[in-house]
Formats: sequence, C-alpha cells, structure tokens
Amino acid sequence: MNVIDTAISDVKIIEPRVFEDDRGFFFESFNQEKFQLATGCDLSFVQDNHSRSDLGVLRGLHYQLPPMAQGKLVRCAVGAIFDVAVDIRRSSKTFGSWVGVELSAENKRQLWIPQGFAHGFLTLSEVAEVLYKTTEYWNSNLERSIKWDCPELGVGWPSGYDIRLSGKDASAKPLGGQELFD
Ligand SMILES: Cc1cn([C@H]2C[C@H](O)[C@@H](COP(=O)(O)OP(=O)(O)O[C@H]3O[C@H](C)C(=O)[C@H](O)[C@H]3O)O2)c(=O)[nH]c1=O
Repeated sequence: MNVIDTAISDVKIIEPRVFEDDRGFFFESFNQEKFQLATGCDLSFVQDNHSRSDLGVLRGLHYQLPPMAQGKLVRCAVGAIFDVAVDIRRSSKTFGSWVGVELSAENKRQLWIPQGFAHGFLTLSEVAEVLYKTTEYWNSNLERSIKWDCPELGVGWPSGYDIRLSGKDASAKPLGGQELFD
C-alpha cells in the first residue's frame, strides 16, 4: 500500500498493492491494520455505501455534523470520478481549502477523507460505481449540504460536463452561514 500526501495534511490518497496475473488482478480493497498504520488513524468503519451515477452526475458537497460526523474511505470500482474533499473545520489552517483527485477502476486509488470535511464527486465516465466506507452511520437529521459551485470555495471541477444534480443538491446553499466544524 502506498500513501500519498495531498495539499491538506489529513486527506490522503491510498494506492493498494495490485497483484496482476494472466487471470486478471487481486488487491485488498481494505485492511484495517494496514489502513491504521498508513494513516495513523485508530478508527473503525461501520457502514459501506455503493452508488451508481451516470456521466455528469455530481453528488455533494455533503457532510454530517457531530456527533455523527463521518470519515470516508472512497474508491471507484467502475468508471471514473473527480472526488473532492473540502476542509470545513473553522480552526484548521486549511479551512475552506479543497482537494480533488481522480479515482477510477483503472487507477484503483482511494481517498481518505476524515471527519470535518465535506465530500462530493463528479462522474467523468458514462457510468461510475462508487464504493465508500464511513466511520459513523448515516443520520439524515445531521446531514448538511454546501452548494457544489460555492464561490467561496472555488472547487476546480473538471469543465465540459453537463452537470446533473439531485433536487437537494440543486437547492444547497453556499458555505457562509452554514453549521460547520469548530
Ligand atoms: C447517504 C445515504 C442515503 N440513504 C438514502 C437516502 C435517500 O433515499 C437515498 C439517496 O440519498 P442521497 O441522495 O443523499 O445520496 P447521495 O447524493 O449519493 O449522498 C451521498 O453522496 C455524498 C457524495 C456523500 O459523501 C454522502 O455519503 C452522501 O450524502 O439513499 C441511505 O439510506 N443511507 C445513506 O447513508
């Protein structure tokens, strides 16, 4: 497993060791001990999510407030996405900063997004299937959204896509005035 730092110190790119042979490939998509050693995070995951999106679908930017804030370990098993993590911890020196990484079935990269971040992704392929583990259960009462193209954040989403949003995401508000993290 290879861990790559990003512009935000707590957000990490993880590259699993892939074993290829004449049958295809094998890799450990998750190993608790290796994850903890690689990230220094002594935590466990309680939920696995799986979503399928068509080209141009953008899901996000979403987060859950404490006490149900979620850390997420994200990967793309079919197609490709541009995966984004936004630091919404007011006390962080990188508050308001974002990281964007292409995750794909091809590169098998994963993105570790700790609690205190908003998460979203843009679907870059005809179809993308995204699998991610969360450190807390879903709680709709504590779920919040930030507008995907919030001018205060200036996320550099790839251009040239016909963006498709859920009603919830289309009506999301910008960062200012939202309940965030201390
Ligand atoms: C998140 C979630 C949703 N649901 C139900 C609620 C809705 O009836 C349906 C679709 O939910 P939603 O439209 O919120 O799904 P996404 O837009 O993919 O939301 C997710 O997308 C971004 C990128 C995230 O990081 C979050 O995990 C999550 O907010 O699944 C559940 O039953 N359990 C869950 O954990």
